Amino acid sequence: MFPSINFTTTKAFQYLTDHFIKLNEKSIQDLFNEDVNRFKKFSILFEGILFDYSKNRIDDTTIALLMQLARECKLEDAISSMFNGEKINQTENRAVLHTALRNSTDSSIIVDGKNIIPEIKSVLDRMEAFSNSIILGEWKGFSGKPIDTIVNIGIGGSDLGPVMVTEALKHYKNHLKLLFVSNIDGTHIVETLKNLNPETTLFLIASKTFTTQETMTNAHSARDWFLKAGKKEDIEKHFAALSTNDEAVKEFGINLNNMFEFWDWVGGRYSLWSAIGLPIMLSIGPKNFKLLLDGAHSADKHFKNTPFEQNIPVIMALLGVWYTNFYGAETQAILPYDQYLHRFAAYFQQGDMESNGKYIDRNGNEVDYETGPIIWGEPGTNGQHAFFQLIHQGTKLIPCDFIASAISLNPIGNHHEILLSNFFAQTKALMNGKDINQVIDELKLAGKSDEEIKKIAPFKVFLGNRPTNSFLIKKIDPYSLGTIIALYEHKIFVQGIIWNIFSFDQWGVELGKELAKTIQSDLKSTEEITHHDASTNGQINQFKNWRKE
Ligand SMILES: O=P(O)(O)OC[C@H]1O[C@H](O)[C@H](O)[C@@H](O)[C@@H]1O
Repeated sequence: MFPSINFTTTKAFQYLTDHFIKLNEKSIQDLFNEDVNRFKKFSILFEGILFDYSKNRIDDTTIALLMQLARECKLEDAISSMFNGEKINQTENRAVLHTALRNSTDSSIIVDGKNIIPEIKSVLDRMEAFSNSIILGEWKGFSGKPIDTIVNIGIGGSDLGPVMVTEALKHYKNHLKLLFVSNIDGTHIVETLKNLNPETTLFLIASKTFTTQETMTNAHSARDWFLKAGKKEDIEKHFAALSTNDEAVKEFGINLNNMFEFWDWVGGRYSLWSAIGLPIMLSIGPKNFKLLLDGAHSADKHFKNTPFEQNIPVIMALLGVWYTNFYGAETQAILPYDQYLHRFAAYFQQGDMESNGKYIDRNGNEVDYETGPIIWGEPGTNGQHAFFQLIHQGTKLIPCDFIASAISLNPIGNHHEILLSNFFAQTKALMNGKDINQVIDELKLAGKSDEEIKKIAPFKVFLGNRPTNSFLIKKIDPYSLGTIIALYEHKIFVQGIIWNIFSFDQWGVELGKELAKTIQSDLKSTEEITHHDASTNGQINQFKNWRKE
């Protein structure tokens, strides 16, 4: 196991602190002017993905010191520990092996004395046979009709991954209608089930634990809905489970032949590669699903085997550390200029924030530095007309990732050229800005008087020097999507190592869940509630009063 190191005590951190002050005398634009090779130096072409990180506040020294920081934090050892199946998720005593799920080679990975590769392959084979029989219409519902609608019931990692990927790969989808229910709000399931035919609907109950309150409540409501048309013995034709908990699956009444299992070494927010990916496989077919896995595996190999200086996730992660811990950036925006990727930022909101939203280090002590950033974002160009104002002229530093594809899957008119010219324009504008002289010249050209110019000019100045990464993907397909997702996953891992926190647990979501259970009984009682704080009591009592009327 790799050691626990406070990165702020490393030599590299001290050097970076001095370097930070010096570097700040220059803008990104200055750095481009100084170095004709900057783009070549600070960009990587990996298969069908161009990663350009040259528009960042970095120079050769920054990169060298950041790499030294990673080495002093023993990142190399940490990477080996993860891939080898050591129990690096120490607070849950689990290995972290989502990478094994996409490893189709004949290597063996041992967990608790057992090679896990054959199990992975066997579940994948069962998923494939099941998906094919549904897609080909061989699997029949209780009245003998083929399935035409899939409803996935899950939440968090058992929802966001499949939602994001099936949206991203909609272009490759087959005839099956795919719906997702996650929210406990009854509206979600009621609206989803409206107009569905129970004879041709298949429910996938997706839950690693099979105890999650929202998912189990929705699953019971789905079963009640189904039983209005079908009989109990028909359930096996219409319900399948994706889970690690076979006891609970059995108890719910799902035939274990319809259970697709995964294992505790698959984190919820890293589970789309496991049986949780069944809705993806149903939507795009087994062949495409395997390409998704292959794309991710290729990113895994890149991450594991490439020197840090050329290693995309390592660079992404260290740039994030640079902005978080030296510039005080609190958020990071992910901005896909691709409608298919419209849930990409939402997906990594869980991936990143649930992984690195921690304030206790690996020794159990409170950290005295910042950890995981707030992740947010929406697709471009929509964002440009909504929140980009603040990125360009606000007081906060927001490092942004821009993502786009070169080849459109829906070439119509000149849409794609317009989209991509906006993509290229934004990172250029964020870097260069517009200085006061340019503004004055423009206003003069527009025939404004000196007085008018004096009044309006300051508002039109853009300071620039806003950092961005760009990912230009040749084409969005299952393989390239798998690759880009895995690159982001590994970025999160690297940052967790540098910040010396446990990235694979999520204790922070428990407190609210526990309290909700006690409050649920308060809502049932007819008594006035007085045992909480005044605010919580006040809200609960008002809620109950309104419902009495
Ligand atoms: O798959 P499940 O066991 O139902 O868990 C679903 C989700 O709920 C939890 O609250 C965790 O915060 C998530 O990491 C998890 O993905």
